[in-house]
Amino acid sequence: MRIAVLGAGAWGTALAIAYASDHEVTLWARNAQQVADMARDCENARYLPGVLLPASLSMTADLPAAVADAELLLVVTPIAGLRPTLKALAALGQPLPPLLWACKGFEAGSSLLPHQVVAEELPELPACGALSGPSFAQEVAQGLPSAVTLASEDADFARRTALALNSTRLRLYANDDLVGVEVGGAVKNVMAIATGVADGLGFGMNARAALITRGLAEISRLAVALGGSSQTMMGLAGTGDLILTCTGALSRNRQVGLKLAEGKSLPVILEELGHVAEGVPTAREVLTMAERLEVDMPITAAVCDLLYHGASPQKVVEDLMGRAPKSEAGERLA
Ligand SMILES: NC(=O)C1=CN([C@@H]2O[C@H](COP(=O)(O)OP(=O)(O)OC[C@H]3O[C@@H](n4cnc5c(N)ncnc54)[C@H](O)[C@@H]3O)[C@@H](O)[C@H]2O)C=CC1
Ligand SMILES: O=C(CO)COP(=O)(O)O
Repeated sequence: MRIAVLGAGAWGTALAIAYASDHEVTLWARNAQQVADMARDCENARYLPGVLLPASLSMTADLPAAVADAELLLVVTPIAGLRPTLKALAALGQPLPPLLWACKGFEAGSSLLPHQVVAEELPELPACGALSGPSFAQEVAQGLPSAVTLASEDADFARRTALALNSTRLRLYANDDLVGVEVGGAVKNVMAIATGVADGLGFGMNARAALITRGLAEISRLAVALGGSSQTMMGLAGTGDLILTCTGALSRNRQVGLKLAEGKSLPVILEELGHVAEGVPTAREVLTMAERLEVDMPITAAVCDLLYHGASPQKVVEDLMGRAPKSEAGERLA
């Protein structure tokens, strides 16, 4: 298949490398200098250092050229880049092939999930869906075994495309619960920040397991309120990605939490990271949605207090632990 990967950060580059062995792949970056550097060095030194770009991978900063013959578009910008990229595609004024996105989050300001942004900007697409699940870019780029979910409301498209993209290194599972898959991918990043804070403060393994489990309960409640299935939360895009991101040292969101626990300020942390940490803008949108839908999300609220209201990590933990006792299903005990 001819695939255009749009966005050449860590994840776009890793997916382009992964698919280049079985498909004709073009990697598009908006920055022409970055493309020239990658072509010269055979490496994406800024976003995915140390991994060789295969000779079969085409690279360009020319969007019309990248899209011209493509049979599948894969948008892999951060969520903040999704709408601008879709607008640029719409401006080409030509029929487009099916499109997948791999960004994880709620759009800042609108609180929309990626599929809602896609529906607004490219309503004429023949088919579309999300790629999500536990998949650190560095590991996928090295060809280590990974499994992810390809979700679309068009179940037939999800199955056909998962079949076409499946490989022995990057296994794909089809799913028709697009909302559940997107909510899982978005909110696990907020939980990874919380877990990083708890680990950074030395709260121990019990606290980590409690955060992950109660985090999953929050994610499930929101997913169901938005029309997703709680079953999806037991899969790769739910529990799978939550465990990976909350515990894996490669997670940028977890690193944000660890650095917050060291007492660093958010601007300094983001500057040091040099990559997107989607949980930071998404936490606020998740809380907005939770309040709108009357879904109880105390860990998300705590992360927002930390990130945006100057609360200390110690105070946030005290507040979380001091809440009224509840049943595991969420009813107050008194
Ligand atoms: N890195 C990873 O392991 C994984 C990342 N993701 C998701 O993929 C998305 C992208 O993440 P990364 O590639 O890791 O981020 P990154 O921080 O490594 O790179 C971001 C890239 O997007 C580009 N970009 C930003 N705004 C853009 C725009 N308007 N148009 C075109 N390009 C734009 C930047 O120039 C940069 O190349 C995020 O939503 C992330 O949550 C999903 C799975 C794994
Ligand atoms: O989504 C990811 C792994 O599935 C990457 O997580 P981070 O953005 O926290 O690095």
